[in-house]
Amino acid sequence: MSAPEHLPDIDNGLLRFLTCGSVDDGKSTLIGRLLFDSKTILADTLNAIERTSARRGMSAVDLSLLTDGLQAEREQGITIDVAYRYFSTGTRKYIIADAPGHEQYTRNMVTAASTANLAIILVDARKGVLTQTRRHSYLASLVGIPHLLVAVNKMDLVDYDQAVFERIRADYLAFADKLGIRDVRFIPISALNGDMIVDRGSRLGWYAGPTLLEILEAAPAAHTERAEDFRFPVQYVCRPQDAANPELHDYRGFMGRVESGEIAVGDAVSVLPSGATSRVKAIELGGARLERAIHEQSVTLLLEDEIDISRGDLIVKAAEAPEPVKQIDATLCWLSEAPLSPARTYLVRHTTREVKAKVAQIAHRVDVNTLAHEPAAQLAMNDIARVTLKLAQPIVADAYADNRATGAFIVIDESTNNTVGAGMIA
Ligand SMILES: Nc1nc2c(ncn2[C@@H]2O[C@H](COP(=O)(O)OP(=O)(O)OP(=O)(O)O)[C@@H](O)[C@H]2O)c(=O)[nH]1
Repeated sequence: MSAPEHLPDIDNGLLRFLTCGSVDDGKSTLIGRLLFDSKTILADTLNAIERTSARRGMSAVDLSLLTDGLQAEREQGITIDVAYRYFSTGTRKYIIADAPGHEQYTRNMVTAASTANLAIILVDARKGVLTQTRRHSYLASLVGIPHLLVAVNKMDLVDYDQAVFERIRADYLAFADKLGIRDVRFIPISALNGDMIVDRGSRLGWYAGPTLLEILEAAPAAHTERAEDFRFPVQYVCRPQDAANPELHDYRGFMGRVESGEIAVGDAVSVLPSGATSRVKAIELGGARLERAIHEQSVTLLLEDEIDISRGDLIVKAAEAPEPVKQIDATLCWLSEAPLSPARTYLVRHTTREVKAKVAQIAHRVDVNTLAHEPAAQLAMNDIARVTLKLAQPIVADAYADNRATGAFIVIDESTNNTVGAGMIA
C-alpha cells in the first residue's frame, strides 16, 4: 500500500469505494482479504500481523488486524471521522474509506460517501437484509454513489447455499426498486475463506459472475465529471511577516482546496459573502506557479486587487456566484445519541465556515424500511429527516445535487464539540 498525497479524481484509473454494513458483517475481514490475496500488502505489514496472530495463538493470519491500526489510533484519542487506505493493483488505484466501530457507520457513510464511486454493502448471509442495510442503501442513494455492490458474506455459514443468496437478492431488489437504485450488483462471498474475493474458491461453483476484485477492477471510475462551477473555500490567508524581504510585503495568498470546477490565471472572481470582485493574478502550488488549478488541488490563489478576505469566505468565478442564504432546507442524518431538539442552538459547519443554527422545522422523518414520511417532533440517532434550518449568519451554498462539497454540511454540538448530524442541502 502506498499513500500518495494528491490523487486527483480525474484519474480514470482510480476507484474510490467504501464498505458498509452492520457490526460484525465482516468489513475488516473483507478489506484484509482483498489486500492479502491481491498481494498489495507490504511484506513488513504482513510479517507484523503474522507475528501478532501467532502471539494470539491463532493458526491462520487474522486479516482484521490489517485494519485494526485505525482502532488503535482512535483509542489514542485521535479523532478520525474517516481514514483512507490506498492500494493499487496492476490495473488501477483504489482508495477505501474506512471507519471502524458501529457508531461510526452512518457518519462514515455521509462523510466518505460524498466522493465514493462505489459502495460495497455487506450482508451477513445468516441475517439477510436488515434495517441497517436499508439505511445505508438509502444514504448511498441520497449522497449519490453511482454504483452499489451487495456482497452476501459468510456464505460458508449457510453451506454456500444458492437459495439463501437468491432470497437475499430478491429482498434487496424489492427495496432498491422503491429507491430507484438502478446500478446494483450482487455477489456471494466468504471473506474469511477468501471465496469470490480475489480467487473464486471451489465452493461457489453455481455463481458464474465475476469475483469481487474483478467487479472493482472493471467499475466505471469517478463520477461523470460534469462541468462544475468553481468553488474555493478559503482555509487560510497567508501574509508573510518578513520585513527584511520587501518582495513579500504585499504578498497575500488565499490557501484552500478547489472543491469543484477549475480556475485559471486572469479569470474574474467574486469573493462571497462580501461580493467583492477581482482577477486571479497567480496560482501557486508548493512553490511552483500554475496556469490553472483543477478539482481537488490544494493551492494558493493571489488576486490582482487588495480585498478583505478571511477564512470561511468562498471564492467563485464572477459569473457563477450563488446567493448567500440564511435559511436552508436539507436532508439531515442525525448521528448523536442525544436527540435533535428544535429548542437548541447548534453549530453548522459548511465548507470552512461555521455558523450558529436552529432547526425551524422538521418537515418529516423517513422510515428507512418503508421509505414512508412520518411526522416528528425531534430526531433520534440514525434518523433521516427533511428539515429547515435558520442560520445566524449567511452561508454561500449550492444544492447537494449540484455540488457535493458546497451542498453538504455537518452539525456540531457546541457543548461537546461532537459532530451530531450531517446534512445535504435541498
Ligand atoms: N464464518 C465466517 N466468519 C466471518 C466471515 N467474514 C468475517 N467473519 C467473522 O466475523 C467477525 C466480524 O468480522 P469483522 O471483519 O471484524 O467485521 P466488521 O464488520 O469489520 O466489524 P466491526 O468493524 O467491528 O463493525 C469476525 O469474527 C470474523 O472472523 C466469513 O466470511 N465467514
